[in-house]
Amino acid sequence: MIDLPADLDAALADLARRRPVLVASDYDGVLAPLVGDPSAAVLLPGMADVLARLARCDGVTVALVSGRGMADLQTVSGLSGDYRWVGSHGAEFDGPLSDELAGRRDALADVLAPVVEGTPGALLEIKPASVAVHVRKVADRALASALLDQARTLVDSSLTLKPGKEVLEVAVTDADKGTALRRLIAEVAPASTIYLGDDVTDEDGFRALGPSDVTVKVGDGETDARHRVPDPAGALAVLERLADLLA
Ligand SMILES: O=P(O)(O)OC[C@H]1O[C@H](O[C@H]2O[C@H](CO)[C@@H](O)[C@H](O)[C@H]2O)[C@H](O)[C@@H](O)[C@@H]1O
Repeated sequence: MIDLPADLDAALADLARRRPVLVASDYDGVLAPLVGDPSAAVLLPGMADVLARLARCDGVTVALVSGRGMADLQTVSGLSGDYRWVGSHGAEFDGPLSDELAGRRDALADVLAPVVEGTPGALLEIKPASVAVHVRKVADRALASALLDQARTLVDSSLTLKPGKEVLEVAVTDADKGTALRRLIAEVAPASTIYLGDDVTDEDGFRALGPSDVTVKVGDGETDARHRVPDPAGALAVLERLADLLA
């Protein structure tokens, strides 16, 4: 059992006293450890159980807020049940995106595919509202960096660039996790909210929350979150503590 910092433990206890509670979390790097193959990023053992426990608590809504497409998120996580699903950094809130956006995304993929194919180990991920250039498995780090630079110069400046961990995503919408969380909060009307995230795109989510909410950065890096745990095992400890407090 991981001991949480005292200030984080106190913040969780305070949060649990104020229902309704919105428990929102990013997926990759928080609920699922980062791996080389995006389609192999499965939940940390224990995560499915704790998310189900939280979702069963009175006055608790659990939301999964991911950069992944919603259908991909549901498949890779293996989760089903009473969760709110937000995919594509918030662009997929109520269901699939329009065909017009898919056409723009396909045109973008056509531009990026040749340079990605020319870089050994690189991967082009086609998502509902974006295309992601992955370089985690590019052994030559100079080549990885050059590919990301080249991708930036190739794409239309009206598109939204979302740099992340060993990835550059180019999106055909300007959705972000901050807007997505504000929309969730407007719908769920929680008295308190917690958000856990690990990457640059989660900073919009942290900044969207108020001073009495709880924000938890998972891993290293600059952050506007008020609390930090080192890894997904730390995120699991946070969620388990919260589930105990809310049960
Ligand atoms: O918002 P998230 O749920 O954290 O999704 C962000 C991106 O996650 C995935 O990429 C990241 O995880 C991969 C699997 O561990 C890893 O190989 C990659 O380097 C990471 O950047 C996913 O593939 C992207 O579509 C998401 O946008």
